[in-house]
Amino acid sequence: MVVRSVVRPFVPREFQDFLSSGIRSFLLRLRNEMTMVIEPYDGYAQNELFEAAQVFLAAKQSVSVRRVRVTKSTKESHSTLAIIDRNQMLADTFHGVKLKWVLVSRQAGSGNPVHQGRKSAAEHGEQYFELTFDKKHMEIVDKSYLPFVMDEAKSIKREKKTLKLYTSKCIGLGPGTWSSVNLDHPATFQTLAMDLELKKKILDDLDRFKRGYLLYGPPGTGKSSLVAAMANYLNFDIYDLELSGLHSNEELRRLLVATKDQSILVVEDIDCTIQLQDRKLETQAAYMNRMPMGYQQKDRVTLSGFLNFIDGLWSSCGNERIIVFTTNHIEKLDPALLRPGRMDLHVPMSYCTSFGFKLLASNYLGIDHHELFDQIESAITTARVTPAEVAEQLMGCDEPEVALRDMILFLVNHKRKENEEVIEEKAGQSQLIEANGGGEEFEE
Ligand SMILES: Nc1ncnc2c1ncn2[C@@H]1O[C@H](COP(=O)(O)OP(=O)(O)OP(=O)(O)O)[C@@H](O)[C@H]1O
Repeated sequence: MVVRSVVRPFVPREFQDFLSSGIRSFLLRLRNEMTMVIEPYDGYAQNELFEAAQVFLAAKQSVSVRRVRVTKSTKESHSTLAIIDRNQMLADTFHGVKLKWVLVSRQAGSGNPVHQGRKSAAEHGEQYFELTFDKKHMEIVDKSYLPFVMDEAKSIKREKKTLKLYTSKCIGLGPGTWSSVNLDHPATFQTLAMDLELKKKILDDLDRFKRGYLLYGPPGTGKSSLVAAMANYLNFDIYDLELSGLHSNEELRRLLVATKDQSILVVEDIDCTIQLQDRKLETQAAYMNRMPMGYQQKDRVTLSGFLNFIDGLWSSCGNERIIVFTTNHIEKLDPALLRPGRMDLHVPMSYCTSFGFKLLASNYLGIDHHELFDQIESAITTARVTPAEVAEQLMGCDEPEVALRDMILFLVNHKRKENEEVIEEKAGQSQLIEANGGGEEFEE
């Protein structure tokens, strides 16, 4: 600290960091101390201990810390003191053992020799933790303190409910990397408009840690909302895997290896991932090349490669992973995905029912009864409107009477359009029959 304050005005920041880290290690050698380095990544996999330390230390206020980072997510009502800032020291004691944490920061490419030749903090984000203690306490730190930090971080996270949404569409971060934002989706099982029995079945399955879910139904029926509700219920992060953005099975493998426990891996619109559809081509190519299925086409992700990795991920990662596929067209899916045992639960997401409407009215207007409800409920059972469309109508106005009258108008117009479409379709069909020389031939 003394050296730092003396040299600070004269010496560039990078050199100050280098000096202080050198002095620190020199002092350690004198004092018989030991330092553990905790980097954010282990190769391509995230180091869970690094994230746990961030959460754990953020919750530990200490008078010895003079600079903290302050953050606030939209979900939180007030700002929170985040992790200790770079090169600050935080002292902790565990069963009488004195420990010192420092978040060390380097400029990108500064090339500390300790980290050369492997994937390290230098390539990933330039920060890592140093945990220093007396050598003789190595065992207690390794066997008791670090597990304690992990457990504490888990329960702090559970309390704070700041979940993460990881996405694989990360332009600029290089292939096979996730980037994350806080998950602030408000959906819960209480606010979801869907069949009550189905809801209960999903909740039971989640409690028993069933692992694979296939959500199918038209756009706007709540597939993404259900995934968010699952994450909020389990307190799990979400990994949104964009398969069509990947170039190889190797890239896919790297992404899957980097996912953490207590997470939901989501592959949205799986029917639209063109490469996955053509299984026949894949079989043919495997045969021609005499290569094992799933590995013969290096420049794209293959269905069998994908399924192999998913099966491997499940078998090696215990019960704290859930995989969700969503599709608007279940009929287009490859049978390999629908095979019994592959997905534990197939969840149909449907157009809005009268029960769904009442729940949405309660969510958005805060009412459970209204004289216009009967009229709307009977209209909604025959109109094919999605919960998203109903939600949009109800959000349009805070005044229940106005919102419900608008809703009736919307349903009437919707029904009229639907009828017109049916008439047009029938007209098109009869023209086709005529063009083909009459109904009988068409029948054949
Ligand atoms: N079942 C539902 N219950 C409550 N709200 C819903 C439901 N379905 C849709 N919504 C509302 O509509 C919005 C859009 O729905 P969502 O994105 O979940 O549908 P989706 O089926 O995933 O659509 P897509 O297939 O286009 O991705 C949600 O943010 C939510 O406000």
